[in-house]
Amino acid sequence: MGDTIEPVIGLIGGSGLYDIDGLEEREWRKVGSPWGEPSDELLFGRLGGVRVVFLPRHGRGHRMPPSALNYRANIDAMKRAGVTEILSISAVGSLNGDLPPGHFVIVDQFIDRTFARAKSFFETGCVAHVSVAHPVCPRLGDAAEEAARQVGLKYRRGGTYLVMEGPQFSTKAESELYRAWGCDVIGMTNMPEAKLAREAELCYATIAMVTDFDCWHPEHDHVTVDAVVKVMHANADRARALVKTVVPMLGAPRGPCPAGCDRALEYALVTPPEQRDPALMAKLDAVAGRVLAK
Ligand SMILES: CSC[C@H]1O[C@H](OP(=O)(O)O)[C@H](O)[C@@H]1O
Ligand SMILES: Nc1ncnc2[nH]cnc12
Repeated sequence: MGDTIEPVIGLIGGSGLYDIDGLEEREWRKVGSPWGEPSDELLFGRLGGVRVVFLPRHGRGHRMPPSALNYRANIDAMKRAGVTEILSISAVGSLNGDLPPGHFVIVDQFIDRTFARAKSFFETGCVAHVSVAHPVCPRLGDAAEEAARQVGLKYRRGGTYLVMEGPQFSTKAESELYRAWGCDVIGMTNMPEAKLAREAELCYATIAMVTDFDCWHPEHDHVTVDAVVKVMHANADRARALVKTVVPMLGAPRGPCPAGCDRALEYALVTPPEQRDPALMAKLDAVAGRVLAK
């Protein structure tokens, strides 16, 4: 069938998630990228027969802080590895009294307050502007929601994730500002990851696990790494169950993404072919090969 693809599920594991249990045919493999070094080797395998590629975002051993991650290399390596959709699993602080630690949030919006990261694959030599009005793929969100329901998690569908630069946690004034903006959760990593996944025409969604109340809550201590890690460990089994449940749901052969994530670059390129920089074109072979070949 012309447009039918066999999905390969990319999993990006955040704080506390550095491996995937129960993976069949598992193998860590280095995947090179013209954008530099990904956070680690990629773990290839199958879950319930479905092909999975896992990347620990901070590297095994949590070696790299959010600002030092090479988000472009991570997404490019995933695309080169054949990944068709990415589920990010991330630890977040809560900015919303209705979302206490232990809850999961299937995020649908982001506010990007990061400022010290390369945010696009497109540079001088090839300009492109994709839409990130809806940065999360609803099809992946539906699957994450159904899996959360089946596993019996306390979860909320929808929520805005404020992405801060870090690595320090927020001041109280910042935390209150983000609450006034209507943000629900806060973390340091999902941007530019989500924007780059869109540029690479990969469906993307985030399952955020609330680990703390940041620093705004009058009845809770300010966030510490110790508190985050404790909640992560307490919830590890639930996070694992969620992954094991959601992957098989996404594994069936499918047609094009109804939301158009896999065609994001269709009308995004501004620079005409004769003005494009050949060196940059070579680096874009994986993420933009589909449109550059036209
Ligand atoms: C260890 S607490 C702060 C750390 O945790 C989150 O990481 P991730 O999104 O990869 O789960 C947060 O963004 C910070 O990087
Ligand atoms: N309160 C918080 N702020 C930023 N990133 C986090 N990750 C987990 N909790 C966090």
